[in-house]
Amino acid sequence: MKTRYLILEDGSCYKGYAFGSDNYQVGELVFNTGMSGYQEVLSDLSYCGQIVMMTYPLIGNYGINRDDFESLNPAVFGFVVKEACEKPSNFRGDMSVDEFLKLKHIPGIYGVDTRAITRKIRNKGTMRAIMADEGVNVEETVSMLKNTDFLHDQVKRVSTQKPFPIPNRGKKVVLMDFGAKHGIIRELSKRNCDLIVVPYDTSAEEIMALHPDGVMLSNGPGDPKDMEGPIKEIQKLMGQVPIFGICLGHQLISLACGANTTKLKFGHRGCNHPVVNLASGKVEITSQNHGFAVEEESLAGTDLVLTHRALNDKSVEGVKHSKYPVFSVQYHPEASPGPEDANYLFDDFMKLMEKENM
Ligand SMILES: NC(=O)CC[C@H](N)C(=O)O
Repeated sequence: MKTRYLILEDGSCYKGYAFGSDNYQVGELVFNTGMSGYQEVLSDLSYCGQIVMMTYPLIGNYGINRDDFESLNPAVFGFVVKEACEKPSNFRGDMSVDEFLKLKHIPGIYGVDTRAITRKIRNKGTMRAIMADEGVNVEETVSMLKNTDFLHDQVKRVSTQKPFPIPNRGKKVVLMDFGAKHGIIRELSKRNCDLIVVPYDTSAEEIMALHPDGVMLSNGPGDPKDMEGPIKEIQKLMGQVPIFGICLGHQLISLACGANTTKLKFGHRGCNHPVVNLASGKVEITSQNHGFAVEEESLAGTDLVLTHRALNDKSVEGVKHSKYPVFSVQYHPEASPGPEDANYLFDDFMKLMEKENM
């Protein structure tokens, strides 16, 4: 067992053990409360630039399999767990989390008190952090962390470089890829959508030249305000074609309509976040992963109407446009991982495309 440290910008240093690679990078330390679904979390590209800490104490017991990836090349900067299972047991399991992290050059640390660190983040907010080997100069590392900015412009690292089709016989949907989860593609393909996945910086003209029935704006990493170019293109698309946005896509629609986004103290990351649908009054248990949110007060004076609200902190979870066929949610109707209560939103998108293209 090799000792490894996790150092936070507030000066705290936690001693644990090494697993995964030793490709240490400064990242924003965030926590995820999912009790399972670590493979989907590790491969969710929205975590680019972040070190993810799981609050559930045992991680890795069912290994890593070939079916549950949300991307082919994970972009997470590190993985922190209490106990890492060395010998997974599952009929689908191909390798252990340790082997997977090594393969993908992601550093991991286990044996630290993840619940104590989570309480610290809940009190003080998310922080920059880095892992290090024995003998590290903690003081120097802490001042380096304090002088390092949070990462920006992660989307260009994770978006596809070139457009590519995922053919089918149904509605033609252009998916703007800001770091799209495979779950979004799965849900649209399941509904026979003829998909064209395009890079994040594709222009509205290029998108309309593909004659889409609808445009899907994906999830993605980082601060939505980094995305000035795509926001302008979304403004041009609105009114021309039905649009559905998820997570970063929702934040971009909101910014495009003149609303504002702010950084949350410690974000929402997990599989059991209750959200109320304000039209039906029903509560959905949702999968979430976001560190920014749309400011409710900033919706006043825009064409956006609040449709969903988080029950834990009352933050904005969904909006729709009052004039155009445009709607979006902050959470993940594609689940993966998590409950599928909100899966109906993909059916709503299909109905919207049906109605608009009659
Ligand atoms: N999953 C996402 O799309 C995350 C959106 C954005 N990067 C945030 O953290 O709020």
